[in-house]
Amino acid sequence: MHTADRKPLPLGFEDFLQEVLPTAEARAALFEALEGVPPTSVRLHPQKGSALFDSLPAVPWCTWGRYLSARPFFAHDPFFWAGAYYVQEAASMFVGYAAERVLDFLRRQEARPLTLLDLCAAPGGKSTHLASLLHVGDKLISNEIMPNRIGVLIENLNRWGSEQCIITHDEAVSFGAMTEWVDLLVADVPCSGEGMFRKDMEARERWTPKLPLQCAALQKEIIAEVLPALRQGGFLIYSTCTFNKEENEHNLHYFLSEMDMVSVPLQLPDESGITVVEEKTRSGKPLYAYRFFPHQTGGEGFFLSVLQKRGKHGKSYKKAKQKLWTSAGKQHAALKEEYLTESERWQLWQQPHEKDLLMFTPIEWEAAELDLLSQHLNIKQVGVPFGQVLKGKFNPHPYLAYSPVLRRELPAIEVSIEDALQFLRKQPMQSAVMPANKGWYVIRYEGRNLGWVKALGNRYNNYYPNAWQLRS
Ligand SMILES: C[S@@+](CC[C@H](N)C(=O)[O-])C[C@H]1O[C@@H](n2cnc3c(N)ncnc32)[C@H](O)[C@@H]1O
Repeated sequence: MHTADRKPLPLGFEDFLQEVLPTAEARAALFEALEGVPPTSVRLHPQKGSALFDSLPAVPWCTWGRYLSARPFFAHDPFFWAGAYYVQEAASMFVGYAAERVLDFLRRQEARPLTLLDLCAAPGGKSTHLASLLHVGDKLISNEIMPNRIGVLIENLNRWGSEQCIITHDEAVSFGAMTEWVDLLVADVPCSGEGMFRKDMEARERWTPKLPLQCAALQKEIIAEVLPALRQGGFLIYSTCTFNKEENEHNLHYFLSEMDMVSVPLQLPDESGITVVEEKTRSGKPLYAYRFFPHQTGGEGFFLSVLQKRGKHGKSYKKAKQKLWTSAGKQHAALKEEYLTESERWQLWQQPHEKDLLMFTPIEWEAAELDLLSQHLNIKQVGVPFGQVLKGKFNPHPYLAYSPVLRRELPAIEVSIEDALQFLRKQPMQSAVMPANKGWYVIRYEGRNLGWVKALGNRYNNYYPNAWQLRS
């Protein structure tokens, strides 16, 4: 960023900061860091990202996190478009660190698939991370309320290839209307964004001294509305990317005293530079939280705390009024076998309002549960779109190409970087040799799938999604 494009820190910000950084030296160190260059970091896909950025330093709290030495032009890297990594600010990867520990704990308590809800999910940083932590049969509900942000969430989750994900577009209250069904709730709530002041000048311009209080009120409302959805004994990971106490400690005090919750400490990685917050509520309950300052940790400003729900909301479970979800497994067993590895782990479904579109999910998922979720929630996608059988012929869905469980043995064309970018631009590929045999081929760059083409003999059709077309 040019110096001329930088904006001054907003007036009144330092007053809020005094509560969390009481000494002038500490605040000066933070202000200096906020005028510096933000580190660039990526998080690798566990399968598709293997062997990428191997020699680069790891993010201390994320096995898959890497710091890059400079910010590349990601748009010209086919691995980026293949979902081999996600460009994510390093401190945010701490959500995955906390989630991994909570999930381990829950799995030791009960051997059953778990349900995760990422309530404020767009553009998908935390959801793609959570998707990498799922075990057999687990379910991640990834939700975004804003109409202008739901599209990017759908795109990012599909590039990542998340077979165990349900994407919804709803308000917190719709989730809370069904009680006691979520094991881990991640609320990466909308906030005043002070932690982004180094890299996002708009965050500096948006901030006013009233904003932290307004955000704190909204955050309380969101948590109160969604909390009935969390099971008794389930966990809430609450996070913000802001420093002030209003949206962080003060809200936690409120949750601990007004909602039947307890705070849970985390063991930290060595020499991480993370600031530990330890306080007591008025009634003597301990409160633990973790704050990331850009002058002390490799990342932007961030705050996180883990709470466990002790209380119980009455069960609201009822059978769904309508049967919407129908398994399509039997009639399409051969297709499933042809396209998916470990095909016995997956089941095909007919999309309720588009019967010829097939989706696939883990085999453990039940129609009755999908029916109930469909009744209460505005569902955008369940599992991975698989494809359509039209006039007896199967057309794979464009998103299927990104699934790590798509069979590697399917016909594929390995392309050069130039052709990979041409494919992503939906422009003619220069040197790729189209096979003589007609049919569907995966376009692959250095082993990573980019999408489908249909070879027609002397030409081919490019099935890369129009909406994703690379414009640069
Ligand atoms: C900090 S961002 C989430 C970032 C995301 N978790 C990620 O890692 O990519 C907060 C999100 O909350 C959404 N949001 C705004 N108002 C909300 C509300 N009232 N209830 C739920 N979510 C809301 C915003 O649209 C935004 O996508």
